[in-house]
Amino acid sequence: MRAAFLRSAGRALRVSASESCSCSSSHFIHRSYSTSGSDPERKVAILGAAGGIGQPLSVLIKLNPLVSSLSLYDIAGTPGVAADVSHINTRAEVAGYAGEEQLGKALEGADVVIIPAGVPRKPGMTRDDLFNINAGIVKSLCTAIAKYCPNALVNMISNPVNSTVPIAAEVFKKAGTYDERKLFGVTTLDVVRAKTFYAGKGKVPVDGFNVPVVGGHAGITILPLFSQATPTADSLSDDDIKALTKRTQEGGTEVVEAKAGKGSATLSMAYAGAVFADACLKGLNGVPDIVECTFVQSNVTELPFFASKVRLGKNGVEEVLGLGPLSDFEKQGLESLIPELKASIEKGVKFAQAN
Ligand SMILES: NC(=O)C1=CN([C@@H]2O[C@H](COP(=O)(O)OP(=O)(O)OC[C@H]3O[C@@H](n4cnc5c(N)ncnc54)[C@H](O)[C@@H]3O)[C@@H](O)[C@H]2O)C=CC1
Ligand SMILES: O=C([O-])CC(=O)C(=O)O
Repeated sequence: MRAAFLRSAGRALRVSASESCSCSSSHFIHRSYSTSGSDPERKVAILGAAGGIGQPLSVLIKLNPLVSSLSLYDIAGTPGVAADVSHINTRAEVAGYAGEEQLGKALEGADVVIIPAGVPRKPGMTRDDLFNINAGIVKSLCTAIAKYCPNALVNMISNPVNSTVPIAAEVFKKAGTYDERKLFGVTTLDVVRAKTFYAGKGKVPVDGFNVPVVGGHAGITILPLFSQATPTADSLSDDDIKALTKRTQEGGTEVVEAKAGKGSATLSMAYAGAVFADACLKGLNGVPDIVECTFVQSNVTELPFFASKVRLGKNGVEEVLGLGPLSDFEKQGLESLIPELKASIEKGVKFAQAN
């Protein structure tokens, strides 16, 4: 790996330019099932499993041959979801848990906990408008994770991710269980969108196409690095790249508006969440060179959390990779996103420290 330092807006950024990124290219659903028993036992818990994301995500995780136990938790509705999903003829044993008194059982022994619990946006709202409700939900769920499965990898989907991840980190620090290698903000949907939009516009095959998306998960904090796209679509102009960047940044809003009050992305998010969880499981199982973009504790910029390419391993984050060479447009985007992302991180930390 080549490491260098890039000066951008007066900041030193660590760069790993030659690192290849699988960035959610793992189509585990297309893989034939291994029921030989050679894969280790792995328990995945989904918190918010009866929701718009939770239900399709439960199906996709049930289809993953790396999962031996699937624990579905919500405040209500999980017995029905669990009974339904449990009829799918794959390896994972399914159990449903409802209500706070069953949360401990749902979490005990979990290797990976996925959190899509909380309220989604309606048209006209920002992700930050969800803070007041979702911050408390995330805080209470993370308090239980610290108690019942402190070693689990936590995949945070609940918005605003730019704040809920710092909240989780503070809760774990207070409980004495924080391990920065095990906490992830799920930004895979940004990568999924960037791939789809670029490949469509540039007329390159979407299968096998890669592009990193860095920063955070809200508006301009989402920064696709199309200059690092592979393969490159030569037909795309600078204006096309600007338009694709904006569309990726506003992909969530595009869905919120299309759903017209009935919530935000659920199906594409379930897919993205399943891809990211699969990468975490592969890392835990020792599969080499698993690299995904995700929002983690980071030294890549001056901010304490930042999304970039991350190599996953047996203990979660093995290595946070740098940004690589940026175009002038991307350097500007990076500079612009820092104040907003900083404020969202600080808001999360402040909330967790005060409550
Ligand atoms: N990271 C990302 O890229 C994305 C994040 N999201 C976020 O995911 C979250 C969930 O979205 P949807 O599934 O569409 O919402 P939803 O309202 O359909 O489902 C949320 C579920 O969480 C449950 N819940 C609420 N409080 C809970 C608690 N204390 N414990 C356990 N479960 C609880 C609800 O009962 C409900 O079943 C939202 O915050 C949304 O903004 C959505 C799309 C993409
Ligand atoms: O836009 C939202 O509120 C949900 C979300 O995070 C996304 O779809 O990227």
